[in-house]
Amino acid sequence: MVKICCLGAGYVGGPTMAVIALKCPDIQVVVVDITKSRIDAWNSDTLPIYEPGLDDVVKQCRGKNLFFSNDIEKHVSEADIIFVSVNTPTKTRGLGAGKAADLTYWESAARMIADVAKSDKIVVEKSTVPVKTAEAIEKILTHNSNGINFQILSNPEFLAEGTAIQDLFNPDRVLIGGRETPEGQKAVQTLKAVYAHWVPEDQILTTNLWSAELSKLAANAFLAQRISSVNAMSALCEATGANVSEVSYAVGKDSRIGPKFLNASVGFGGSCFQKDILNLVYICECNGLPEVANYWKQVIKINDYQKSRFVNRVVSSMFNTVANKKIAVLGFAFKKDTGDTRETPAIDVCKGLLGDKAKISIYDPQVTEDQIQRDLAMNKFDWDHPVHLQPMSPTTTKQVSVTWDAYEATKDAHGICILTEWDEFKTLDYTKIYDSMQKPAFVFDGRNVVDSEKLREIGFIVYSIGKPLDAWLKDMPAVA
Ligand SMILES: NC(=O)C1=CN([C@@H]2O[C@H](COP(=O)(O)OP(=O)(O)OC[C@H]3O[C@@H](n4cnc5c(N)ncnc54)[C@H](O)[C@@H]3O)[C@@H](O)[C@H]2O)C=CC1
Ligand SMILES: O=C(O)[C@H]1O[C@H](OP(=O)(O)OP(=O)(O)OC[C@H]2O[C@@H](n3ccc(=O)[nH]c3=O)[C@H](O)[C@@H]2O)[C@H](O)[C@@H](O)[C@@H]1O
Repeated sequence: MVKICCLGAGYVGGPTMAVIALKCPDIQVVVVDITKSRIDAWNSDTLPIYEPGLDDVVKQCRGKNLFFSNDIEKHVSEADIIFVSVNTPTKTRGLGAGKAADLTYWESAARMIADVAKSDKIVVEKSTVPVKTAEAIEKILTHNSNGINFQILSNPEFLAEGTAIQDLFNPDRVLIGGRETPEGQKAVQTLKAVYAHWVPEDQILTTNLWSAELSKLAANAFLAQRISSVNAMSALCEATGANVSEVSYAVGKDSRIGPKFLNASVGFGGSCFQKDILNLVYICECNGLPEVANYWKQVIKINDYQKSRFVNRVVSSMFNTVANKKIAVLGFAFKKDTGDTRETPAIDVCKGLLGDKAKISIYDPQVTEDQIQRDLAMNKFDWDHPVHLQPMSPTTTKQVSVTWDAYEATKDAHGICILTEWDEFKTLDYTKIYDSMQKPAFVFDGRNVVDSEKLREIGFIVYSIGKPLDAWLKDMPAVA
């Protein structure tokens, strides 16, 4: 029986390995992690991450050919194929701080593999890494190898949170990069055979190592660039009276452009887009390509602009101050159908409103108070380290309250900010909410989820990203 071990039981390692176990009953899969609480949760009835469909998959194979363990060395030494799906955060200190990927976790994983391996291994990069990382990993492994043969493959993951299981069941493509030597190509075929259990062969692409590594960074950069493009248009729509939904629809009807990923928003979030683009920018700079670096940097600048533009709209609409006003925040996760808050635009928006002394009441169906308080207290990029290594928040932000009820969050509020596109926000009883709020009552829809005309009929003053402005908002400066 082929044995797979995956280092890192996170948003990628957990779901990816669960689906491999489900689709490949002839393979034994063990997921290991340095964080004990994560492994305990994977072995319990309450999995450590919320992902539609994941519970079912885990329940079908856990204890049969899918295992979660803290006994890292044992399972690494027994495995034929080792996936490495550990954190690759942005460096916060030293060379490349604020841009380069911090490969500390990757390097320590590679050194540990070299230490404990007693037989030949295929080591698979599943984490998103800078191009040429495989070369560095290869050096670490071979210099410490005791004669054991290691083949390094790059097999980047393209799943999106909230749809991870569907994405893994039906991937647009699986990408495998390997060395162009006979041993490298043999390793590529071994990994290909795993995916071929359920992915059609013509959707399994094989390339050289550097193309696979760079394709992952390029794919995320292209996706984020679409959002920044449509968000840049949303600012122009507001200035001209055009409607960004109509513009996106018309643009997306061009088959060369396509309709997906053109929703204007308060800004993109998530653990990867910003981190991976910064990493790309750094690689370009290191390769003497400042023009290329600046091109991609602009995607992040527009994203930051979109978040501060939103905060400015809120403050300027409410008589240029939100001091001591209750602002309800609906949605804190970086997108719907996940409890993940890493780099969520809600953090920047809340910090912006707190900077203007607002009192904030937050409701998100999947995010706990503890998580929100930690997010608001943490420094940039600290969230991307293993949970037990993250700084604990020493104090909670007193002006922030968190509730499990949208109606409680909005009661007595002066304004509502919708920051995540949860479906349930479409069907709230907005008349009831309006009646319980201070007047004039404002809704700032950062995701274009509510029916703004209906809300205006109720009496709300409504701001929707990229949509024609209320007369009220037209008179207020959008940029502070
Ligand atoms: N979250 C996502 O949707 C996607 C993430 N990625 C990439 O996958 C990688 C992992 O991301 P996530 O799963 O989101 O992160 P995560 O933080 O959820 O999981 C990483 C896990 O690795 C563990 N870990 C760290 N060092 C370890 C070591 N030496 N041995 C064993 N376990 C170790 C941590 O404790 C943590 O549980 C990153 O490079 C990310 O860019 C790629 C595609 C999608
Ligand atoms: O490398 C990664 O981590 C992953 O990053 C993204 O997946 P994810 O961040 O989970 O979620 P997305 O659906 O891409 O959304 C990212 C952010 O963009 C926002 N978004 C998305 C689409 C859109 O049209 N508008 C928009 O503002 C979302 O609300 C969210 O905040 C990519 O879609 C995945 O292919 C990739 O594997």
